[in-house]
Amino acid sequence: MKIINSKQIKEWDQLTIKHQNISSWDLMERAVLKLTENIVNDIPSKAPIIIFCGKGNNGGDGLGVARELEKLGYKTLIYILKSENYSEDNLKNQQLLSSNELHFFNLNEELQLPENSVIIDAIFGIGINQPLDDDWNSIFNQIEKSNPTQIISIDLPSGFIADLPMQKYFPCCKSNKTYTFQVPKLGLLFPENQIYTDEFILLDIGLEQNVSNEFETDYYFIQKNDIQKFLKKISKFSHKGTFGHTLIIGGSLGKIGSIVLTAKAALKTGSGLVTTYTPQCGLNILQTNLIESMSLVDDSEKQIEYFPEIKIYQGVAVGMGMGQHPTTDANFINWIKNQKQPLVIDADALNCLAKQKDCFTLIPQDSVLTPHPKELQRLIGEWENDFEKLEKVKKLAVFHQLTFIIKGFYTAVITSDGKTYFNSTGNWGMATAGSGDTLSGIIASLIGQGYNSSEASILGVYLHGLAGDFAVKKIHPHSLIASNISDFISEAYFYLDSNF
Ligand SMILES: NC(=O)C1=CN([C@@H]2O[C@H](COP(=O)(O)OP(=O)(O)OC[C@H]3O[C@@H](n4cnc5c(N)ncnc54)[C@H](OP(=O)(O)O)[C@@H]3O)[C@@H](O)[C@H]2O)[C@H](O)CC1
Ligand SMILES: [K+]
Repeated sequence: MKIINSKQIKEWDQLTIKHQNISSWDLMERAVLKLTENIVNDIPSKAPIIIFCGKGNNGGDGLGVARELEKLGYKTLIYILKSENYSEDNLKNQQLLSSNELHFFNLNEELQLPENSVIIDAIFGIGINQPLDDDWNSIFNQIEKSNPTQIISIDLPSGFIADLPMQKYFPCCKSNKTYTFQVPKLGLLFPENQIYTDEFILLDIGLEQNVSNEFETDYYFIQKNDIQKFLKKISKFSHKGTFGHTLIIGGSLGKIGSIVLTAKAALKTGSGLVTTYTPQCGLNILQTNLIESMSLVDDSEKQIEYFPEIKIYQGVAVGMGMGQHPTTDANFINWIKNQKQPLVIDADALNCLAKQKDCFTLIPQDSVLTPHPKELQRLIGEWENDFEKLEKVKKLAVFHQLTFIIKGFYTAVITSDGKTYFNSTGNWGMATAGSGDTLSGIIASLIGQGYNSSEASILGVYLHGLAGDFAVKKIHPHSLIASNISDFISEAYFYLDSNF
């Protein structure tokens, strides 16, 4: 699914109206019905409901929801911004409510807000492209101080600018949940913006799919149907050679577990063969814990000192648990600069590269880098905000023909053609030791199975998150450990095979 900007969404609105031969009112009514259908499930039956409405169409949505909730027997208190220029559909919605239900407010007003209410925030949506005036803080503070049980935003938390970096001092209504229409808004996917809404839920309001080609973008939100489009069909004549031979290089004394996790993930993802390359201390652990894998060992007991020949392997991951012994570091650099085939580069291999000047020139083209935030910072330096971080990484990805995976709640895959794919699967339980090792194993396995680096990264990140989502149906997120993720990769594949 494409992620487009606010201006493009407005154009999409207009094209939908034209192509589907409907009015803007009809479109708003669709939005209102979808919102109401969802919001009723959020509201405890007796909770007071306060709906804050602005003067544009976001306010129109809020007024429409108020009308629908009243039809269902809910009592609502409606506050609407006093204005001279309401949008047409906003006014029409006002007229459908009896005038004594509407409380018009000014920004400097003290409002009478009941405590413990559910607040629906429909003041601003995608219609703002610059920060709200500071005067708005008074209204947002009053909302917060009224101790609401929850705040539900329509389309965006009011004051949130979807396509530009938010600054902490911009006035904004912070909400628990945002129902956003049709497509995620870019800013909602950035970790630094999590303070504005705990979660967003997509509502499909039937914007015309046939015109979506018109909108150019470098950003995508990856869901099941996107993945299904490029999943390889398996031939009945397949044999273990078809599914590739994956090599996992890493481990050091006390950190062999990371290689067990990576290798297990590669096997569970479908590699025909998996071989590990560790220091000698890894041999017994691997042969005992993962009998399906084969082990090669370095001459050294505690850390890798010589790096292997990799030509016979179709997928290679390097760096997990590798440590940063000076000999390992030096030999890794000598080794990597002579490699030609794509690698999945993780953990200490990234830390080692970060110590080199112009480190990206040492990495074979089409490699995949999987840094967590600290590793990324070591590689690319500081960034002002998540927009800048993405831009920096994008430039490096294109210039050096690499794929970067920026891990986070919505993990982003930045490919060598400058596109960014945000992942939609995963949960907080997956923020656990070894989760990243598992991801590297999945991606190396997929490269081994013949996916290119971008496909393997997008699919790998999605599968990893999906396996985690299946895992937390059986295991509490607190108790989820990395090896559980691999145990549920099979469920993730079953889900992708299915058509529901
Ligand atoms: N396709 C869809 O997604 C649909 C969306 N719908 C809803 O409509 C809103 C967008 O409505 P719009 O009227 O364009 O915009 P807003 O309601 O968000 O806000 C517009 C008003 O805000 C004023 N404004 C703009 N910038 C500022 C600012 N910095 N400070 C204060 N006020 C600002 C603006 O006033 P002007 O006088 O400046 O014009 C507008 O009055 C979308 O988010 C959805 O909720 C449809 O319901 C269905 C289809
Ligand atoms: K809103």
